[in-house]
Amino acid sequence: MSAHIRRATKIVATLGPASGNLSLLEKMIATGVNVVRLNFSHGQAREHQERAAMVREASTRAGREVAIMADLQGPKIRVGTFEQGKVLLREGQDFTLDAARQTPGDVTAVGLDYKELPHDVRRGDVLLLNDGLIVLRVEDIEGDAVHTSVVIGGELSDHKGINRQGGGLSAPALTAKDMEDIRTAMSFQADYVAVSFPKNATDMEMARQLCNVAGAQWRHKPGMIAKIERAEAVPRLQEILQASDGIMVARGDLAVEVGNATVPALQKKMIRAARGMDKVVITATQMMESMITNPVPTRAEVSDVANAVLDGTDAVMLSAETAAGKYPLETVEQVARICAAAEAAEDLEHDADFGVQALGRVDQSIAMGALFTAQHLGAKAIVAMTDSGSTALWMSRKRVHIPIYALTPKISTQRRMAIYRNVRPLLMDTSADRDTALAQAEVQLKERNIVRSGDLYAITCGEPMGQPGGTNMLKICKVR
Ligand SMILES: Nc1ncnc2c1ncn2[C@@H]1O[C@H](COP(=O)(O)OP(=O)(O)OP(=O)(O)O)[C@@H](O)[C@H]1O
Ligand SMILES: CC(=O)C(=O)O
Ligand SMILES: [K+]
Ligand SMILES: [Mg+2]
Repeated sequence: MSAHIRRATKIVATLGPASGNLSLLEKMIATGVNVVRLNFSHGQAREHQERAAMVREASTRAGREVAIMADLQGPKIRVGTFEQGKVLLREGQDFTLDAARQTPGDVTAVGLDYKELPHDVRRGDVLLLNDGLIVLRVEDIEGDAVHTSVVIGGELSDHKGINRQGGGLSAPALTAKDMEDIRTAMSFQADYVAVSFPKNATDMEMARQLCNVAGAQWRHKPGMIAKIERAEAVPRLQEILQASDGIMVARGDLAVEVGNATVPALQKKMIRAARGMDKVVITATQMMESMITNPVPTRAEVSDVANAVLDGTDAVMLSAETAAGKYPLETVEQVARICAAAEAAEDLEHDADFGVQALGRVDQSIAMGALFTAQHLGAKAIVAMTDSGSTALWMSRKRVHIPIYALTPKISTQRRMAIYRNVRPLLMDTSADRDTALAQAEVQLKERNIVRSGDLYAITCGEPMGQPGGTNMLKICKVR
């Protein structure tokens, strides 16, 4: 089973109707899912709460903690409904997007859920609907009505999304629904909140503040993930990264806004930028798309997952493959295998620069020192005793073949670290005494067959023990 394949890259799986039962969820976790995504674009608050409870239960049964990521719907601009649920648009015909329309649409016109659209677009703009499958050109704007001609036709159904080629639609980043969904996500202490369509650092700061306020009664502060999926976010990547704990390369909407040919290079750039700023990065959308209906992936999909791994992503994400597909478990199994094979073939010489980097902080120097020493001595494991998880995060920003074990007394930290590449989070008892803690750590490593008698490992901790912050000690141990 792939559960026993050594794998550093993490797997995010979206839950939905196809992954709704406890026993399947338990198997998915045992097979390799590290993070579960609840997509607030679909379903009711109650369903998400029930799913979250089921995830906690399944991970206990599987004996492995997973993180829960709540993905907000965000301000995706959508058409309203149609009389018949859908219409067929033909190339060359006229079609009107009418913000004032209250009645269901037909083949000539449809309402909008975002009333400002007529002010945001100009004649000549290209609008992409249903993830780019339908293309409209703006011919004229008249009051609340945007008159277009159909460039590429097709079936358009209720609530499909609208993007503008080149980006620039100005809907605010957090909707009233998002604010409500944040409260729901905090009620089950989601470990990560993914913000859809942020355009700058302010959007992320606002989302973080709302999460922290909503989570205050549980003293819970989730990690904030910025989904990079609009054109305006690309030139502001640095400031968005600064304000976030990580980013998602959200290739679905991003491709529609910037053009699909631009996305592969952007993916590489975004992964490099995130790692360089000590942030996490998820690569998402259509990674195993054909497995929604087929039991095996295409060659191109295998390459896509492997290439994301080689680019250095922390995690690869599955959407409809696990939420609504026929083969959720098989998909996870395939992804786990592809990741492991790509990692095993990876040449990491180029990333062994951690000995020469300028570091001003003691804790960061200790983290790099552990990597450097472990690499040179051929250690079996790098072990970080960590309260907040920062030491493990810093270590995991460098690519080494030695696994990092992060021991923490906090379950929230354990879950949060589930997404860090090459980090295996473990729970340990708190101990105020350093030598006791070190001895306990070694017992745990031996019990889990991570190290055996004679093996070397590097371990870091902070003194005084039992207090957050201040990793200042590195010890090289030989297992007795
Ligand atoms: N909780 C759910 N309930 C019902 N269907 C779901 C659920 N989650 C996902 N799905 C189905 O799986 C498909 C793909 O999942 P995914 O999370 O990528 O949705 P999406 O609509 O593309 O997301 P977004 O709105 O964020 O762009 C969805 O279009 C939907 O049909
Ligand atoms: C995941 C997502 O939202 C996207 O790819 O657009
Ligand atoms: K979403
Ligand atoms: Mg999206």
